[in-house]
Amino acid sequence: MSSTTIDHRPTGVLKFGGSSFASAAHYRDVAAHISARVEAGERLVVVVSGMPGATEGLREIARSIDPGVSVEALHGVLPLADTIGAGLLRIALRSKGVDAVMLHGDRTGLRSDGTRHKAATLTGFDPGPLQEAFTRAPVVVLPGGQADDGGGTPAWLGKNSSDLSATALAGALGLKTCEIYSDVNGVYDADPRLVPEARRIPALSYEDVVLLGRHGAKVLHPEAVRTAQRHSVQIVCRLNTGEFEAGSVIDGVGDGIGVDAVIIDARSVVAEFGTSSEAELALAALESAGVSVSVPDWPGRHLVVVNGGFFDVRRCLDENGLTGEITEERMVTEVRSGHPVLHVAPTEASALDWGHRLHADLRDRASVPA
Ligand SMILES: Nc1ncnc2c1ncn2[C@@H]1O[C@H](COP(=O)(O)OP(=O)(O)O)[C@@H](O)[C@H]1O
Ligand SMILES: N[C@@H](CC(=O)OP(=O)(O)O)C(=O)O
Repeated sequence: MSSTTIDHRPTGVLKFGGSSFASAAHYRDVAAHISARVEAGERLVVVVSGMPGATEGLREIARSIDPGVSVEALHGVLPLADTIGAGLLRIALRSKGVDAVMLHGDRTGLRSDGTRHKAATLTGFDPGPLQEAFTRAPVVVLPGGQADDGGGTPAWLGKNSSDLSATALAGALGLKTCEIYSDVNGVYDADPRLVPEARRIPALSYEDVVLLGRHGAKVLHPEAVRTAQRHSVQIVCRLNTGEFEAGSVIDGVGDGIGVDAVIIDARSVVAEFGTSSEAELALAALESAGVSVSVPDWPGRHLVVVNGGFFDVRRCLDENGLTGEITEERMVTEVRSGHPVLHVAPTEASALDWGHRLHADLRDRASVPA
């Protein structure tokens, strides 16, 4: 995608994750923050996710109607959560007296290849819709995670892809930063919901954050980070409430240094195969489905792990004629100076214990002077 200058040039791209919209009060707080920025003279693109659990709620309903529902059919349903979210934020903005235009998923200017058997891939950007919208209002709200499929219908960019919409738009608009708002003000050295002792990492490289995401840290969408990297867009993580304080910053500055962190991937799916050749076939099938996969080294076992969850591994294996067994195991990844060390814990509970121990070790190492 090339950078594009448009009239009434936007001054910022702000993405609010689903955790920003847990209640009506949250919508009002976010609208107040945007209102203050507009009063200060800014013109903002606001990328919106659905309310917490909304996307997964839709998936559950679809599955209760048809347990074998196809990914293609889900493309028509899951993005609606974010579309509703954008509409609700626009209502909150209007109630604060802020003029805002809403663009639907096929009118954001983001173009995709229209793939529907897995997440669609972004292919380009048309500045027209945003350009026109900014002639009418200083704020444009749009749903994350979707792009025109080439035929005037939104295609889904996959789970957690609102981040991707935001960094892609910031890059295409030639902005230097992209603000990502969530219930944590940054990237921590472990999930702070699971490890209360986790510490925020003030500055990270794109490589660090891609690595964390690929091993199951649900913090930023890896392709969103790659897209920011391609456009040299700095990602600024901000809290989605209170003073909306800024936290971690992600850019190319720290490349090559490498973080220390622990990832407890409670949603990981560990599949075991009878032979190494079957495991290799599974790896290829899962990779072509577009999910993050890792291969732990365990002598005598043939394991393939899908990180991050939200993917029907059994179905993918069945469709490819593979008979692997899905185990109860979970993945814990220790990242040391940017290098992942993979551990497979017997259960989710033991993964949590193991993750806490690894994080305590990490803290001990950090407190010992070099
Ligand atoms: N290393 C990490 N640093 C920060 N947050 C993390 C990390 N790993 C996992 N998370 C989780 O990511 C959550 C934010 O992502 P998410 O729930 O998708 O929020 P949003 O809906 O705002 O996008 C945090 O609440 C936290 O539990
Ligand atoms: N509908 C998307 C939106 C998204 O990216 O969510 P969040 O920004 O809350 O992670 C999803 O749940 O996949």
